[in-house]
Amino acid sequence: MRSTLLQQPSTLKVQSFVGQPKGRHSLHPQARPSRLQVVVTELPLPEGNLGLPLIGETLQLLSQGDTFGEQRSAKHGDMWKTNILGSPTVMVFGAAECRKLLKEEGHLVEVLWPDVTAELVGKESVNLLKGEEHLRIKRVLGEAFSEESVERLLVLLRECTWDFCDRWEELGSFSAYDEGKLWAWSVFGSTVLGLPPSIETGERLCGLMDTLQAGFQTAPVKLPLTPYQKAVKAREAIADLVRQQMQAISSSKAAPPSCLKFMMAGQQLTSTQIVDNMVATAFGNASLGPSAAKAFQHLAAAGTVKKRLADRALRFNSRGDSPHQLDYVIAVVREVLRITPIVPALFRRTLKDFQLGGRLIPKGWNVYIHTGASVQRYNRDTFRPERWLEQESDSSSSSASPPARGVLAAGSGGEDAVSGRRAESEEMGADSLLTSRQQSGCPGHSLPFGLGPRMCLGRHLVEAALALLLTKLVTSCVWQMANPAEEWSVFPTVRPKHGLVVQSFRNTTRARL
Ligand code: HEM
Repeated sequence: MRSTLLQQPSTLKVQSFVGQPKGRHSLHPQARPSRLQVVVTELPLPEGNLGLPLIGETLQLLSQGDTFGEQRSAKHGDMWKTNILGSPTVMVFGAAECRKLLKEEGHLVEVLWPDVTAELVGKESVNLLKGEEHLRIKRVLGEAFSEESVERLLVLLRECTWDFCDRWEELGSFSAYDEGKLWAWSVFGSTVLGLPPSIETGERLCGLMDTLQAGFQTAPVKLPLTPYQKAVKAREAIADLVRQQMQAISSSKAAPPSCLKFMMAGQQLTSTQIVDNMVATAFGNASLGPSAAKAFQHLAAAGTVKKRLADRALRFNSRGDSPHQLDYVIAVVREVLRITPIVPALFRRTLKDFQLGGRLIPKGWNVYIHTGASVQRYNRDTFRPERWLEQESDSSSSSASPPARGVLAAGSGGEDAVSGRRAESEEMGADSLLTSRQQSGCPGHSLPFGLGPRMCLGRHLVEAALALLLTKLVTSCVWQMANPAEEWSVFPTVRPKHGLVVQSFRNTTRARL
């Protein structure tokens, strides 16, 4: 199979039929086609190189790291082919092409996960499900993670964030990357699993998830003390924690609100489905911590953004302005998610031969859909939240949805939850957060949560958590960053090169209102 794919010629012939035979007995002579019209189109494969037989360009990828994609994009543009990690692969960067592929999940492409996913996440996790069953389970999960559900978790979210600001003051100096991760796991423990908010919970989940994720980067050898065996054990420990929480929720009506509790209330999932999908959400949550680190970095680097954000948030608190005043908070959240996306590419396998951007994409190839700024733009991008407001005003006369604000409004300094609802026409698989005009028009197009049937389940939780963190950091904390211009690596994972050190952190408002 692999060698057949490697032998693909540089162009393939695709037959498309123009016009159909109308049948023998047509009375009108002109309506009777004398022959089947067959147009044979020769489409070229994307530019690029499949490299050596079998290993392709894998060695170059490993040795060149971040510059592997950079060089090829400079040479071949927004779409090119390569052969890495045992498969011929097409790298796609263009906005329209990325969107098309994500929307055509199940038709042109399908999600691609390594075999170990069944053991490390769960056979019944939404990641592995396909077609109708995927949509059914995703809908059920979607209710537990909806914007309304997240609004019920705001008090917990705020509690976690305030605890961490106290902790950061005690530490004084810390790595925003490491602490962002702990904060994200503490948020996950309390809002998703219903555990008491605590830094210890964050530390425990963070350790388990680091061990579990390492299982994806190692040979699946289940011998004592191998990284894979440790990953399997970490997965079991998380599953046990979920089961304990399920037990606690079923035996106490007073259990605090959590996504797990909302999910159980629906009574539509078996215990295995719940456990597997809680592990799946833990995998998703791994992107929240690094996003928090980006929030620190870009606030530190862009003093005007920090000031404007603080001004908006404080004005809202003191005067009770309309939630529209918070558009700037939303714009900053979107910009944090846009820049240096933590999930830089989504992986798919093609289900058939098809045409994309005038090129033939053959069946059975892997496709990396680069949903964020393309790799060569990392570290050279500009953090400018205003771009979202320009998009807003550009589209204000159109039927574009108003910005997300219900959950975010409540994040302004953590005061009253404002129950403004986002008038989103969001269905499973439809665009959320941004109107299509915003998405296509945003310079350096941004799909931080993906698109289509596989779109991120945790997006409302992420928006709310980041909005709370951002507003707390600018309204009642004083701090600076050792090197706000620190660069991020992209390969093998997206992370800051030196951990993003925050210095002299002070929490000036310790009162909890
Ligand atoms: C900043 C944080 C996050 C980012 C950037 C992010 C990004 C994404 C993206 C791009 C996808 C689409 C994957 C694909 O199409 O193959 C996705 C899927 C998913 N995310 Fe997130 N995510 C984040 C946080 C979360 C959180 C907090 C949760 C849950 C609590 C979560 C749960 C999921 C799940 C379960 C899926 C799989 C959906 C499916 O296959 O249908 N994510 N996420």
